[in-house]
Amino acid sequence: MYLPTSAQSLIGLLTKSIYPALVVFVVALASLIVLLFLGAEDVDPEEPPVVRPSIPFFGHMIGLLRHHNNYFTLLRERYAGPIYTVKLFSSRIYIIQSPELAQAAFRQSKTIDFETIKAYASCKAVAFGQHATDIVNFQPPKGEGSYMSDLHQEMYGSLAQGPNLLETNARVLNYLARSLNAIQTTPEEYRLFRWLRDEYTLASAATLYGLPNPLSEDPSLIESVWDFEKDLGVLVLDFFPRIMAPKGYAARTVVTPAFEKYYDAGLDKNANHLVQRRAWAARQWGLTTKEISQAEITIIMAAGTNTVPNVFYMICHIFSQPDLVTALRQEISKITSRKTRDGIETVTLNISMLQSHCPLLTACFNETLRLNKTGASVRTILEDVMLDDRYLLKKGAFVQIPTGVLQSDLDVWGPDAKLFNPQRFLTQDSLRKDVKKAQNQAYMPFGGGKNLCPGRHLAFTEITAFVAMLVLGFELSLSDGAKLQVPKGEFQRLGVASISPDKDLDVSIKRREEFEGVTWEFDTIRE
Ligand code: HEM
Repeated sequence: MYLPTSAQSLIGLLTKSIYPALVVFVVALASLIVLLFLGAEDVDPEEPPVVRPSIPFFGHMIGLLRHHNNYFTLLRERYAGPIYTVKLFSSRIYIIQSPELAQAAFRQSKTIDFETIKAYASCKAVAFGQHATDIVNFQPPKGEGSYMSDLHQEMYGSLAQGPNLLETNARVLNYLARSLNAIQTTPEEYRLFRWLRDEYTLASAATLYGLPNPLSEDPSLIESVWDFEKDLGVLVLDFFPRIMAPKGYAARTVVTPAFEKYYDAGLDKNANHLVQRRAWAARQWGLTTKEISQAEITIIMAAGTNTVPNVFYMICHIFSQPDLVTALRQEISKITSRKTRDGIETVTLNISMLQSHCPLLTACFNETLRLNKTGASVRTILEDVMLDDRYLLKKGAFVQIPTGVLQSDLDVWGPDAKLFNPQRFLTQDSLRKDVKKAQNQAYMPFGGGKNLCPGRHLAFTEITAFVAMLVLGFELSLSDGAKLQVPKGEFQRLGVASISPDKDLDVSIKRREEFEGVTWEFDTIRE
């Protein structure tokens, strides 16, 4: 471009005089950006060390958006220390990689808190309006109750070991036994994950809400519950949910009115203790029927979307190893009895003996959950706190305990950490004391501390009892006759708990000949 000489000299003059100032300005701006985005300047020396992203400024954000939960596994490869800090713009997240520190964080639940996130996420997930949001977020004066504390108490009480849980176990297992009794000696084809998903979701709905319930009346709502779980993370962000999470959004809009109809018809009189007490707590604090109905999708989701992937993988791992099937059949046959009653031959599986008499089956359950690695426990820091008297965690920061990282850590589980080896849970007593302790602390499929999953006993029973019956009484193989290979897990999005397979399996299931014509049942309620 041509410029007159006077203009050129003016630019030259300005450049010369401006240049030093410009350099200072650029450096200052760059530093400001570094400080703003990395915020390294405000990291106290007592806080966990900062792990910087490989791409400056935005690297962690890009990593999280790209890899979701797997990003923590990638960071573990770069930094092996017990805990580190990730700076995301002005926020900080402490990532815990040491089993000991993870348990310490669970113990310090008063300051390393789940309730704040839970309340926020619950309101956003189900699109509560202001009225319900105020009730959920109500912070009582010290010593007084709140909706959330009553809800916590009722849910944990209903699912704790005792008569209410026995009743719930009995209900769910009766429904699941029906699914297995429907299978005949001639082979039938199933899409395994889809079959388990439908049977378990319907069984959970019938157990929780009685019959009829919205899902038994309209089984298309099964798909809605699973769509909701897949979109949960985006729904919680509440950023144009109709566009960003169309399936999850649509799921809410069909499931809520179905539950409103259920409550309006008084059908909740058939519900189990858990659902009745949840509704009781909600009404005590002024939630309306519509608001109670809005929240029900989260309970059906919690009951099914963790259980189904784990039962699927447990079945795949077992049936891909014929020797394991043989060993399990020997073990399980010891807790079954065969009788003829009123001309009907019945095989009964005694569920109260599952844990005590079936160590190999229990080990398969534990190993499945170890490998399936639920997402991560997330907490917020309410006050500056020293974690385990060692690391300063600052108020307002987040803590992530990435279950997958801890449950597959080679240092904790040994060189075969990525393989399915149920024996590891049977031989733990022969390990060095510190190794055994580290494994116990690193194993956290149900989270921990005050928020340890209340459904864990129910999950154990409904998964192991069903698998026990399937293994003992049935043959399962791939429809095309190929050897059963355990499918890879799908990409694990942030917010999704247990991992589903990346593709379904077409299997053929038939009764073993010696069980032709028998009726299967579980020996359930026992006090
Ligand atoms: C294999 C099956 C299951 C797995 C792996 C699992 C895992 C988990 C995990 C990791 C948490 C979060 C704990 C934390 O952040 O520390 C949780 C919470 C929860 N789970 Fe489960 N869960 C399973 C089955 C169930 C079942 C059958 C129910 C029954 C309704 C259930 C109900 C809940 C509820 C209500 C919470 C929230 C607890 C709270 O309010 O703090 N879960 N679960």
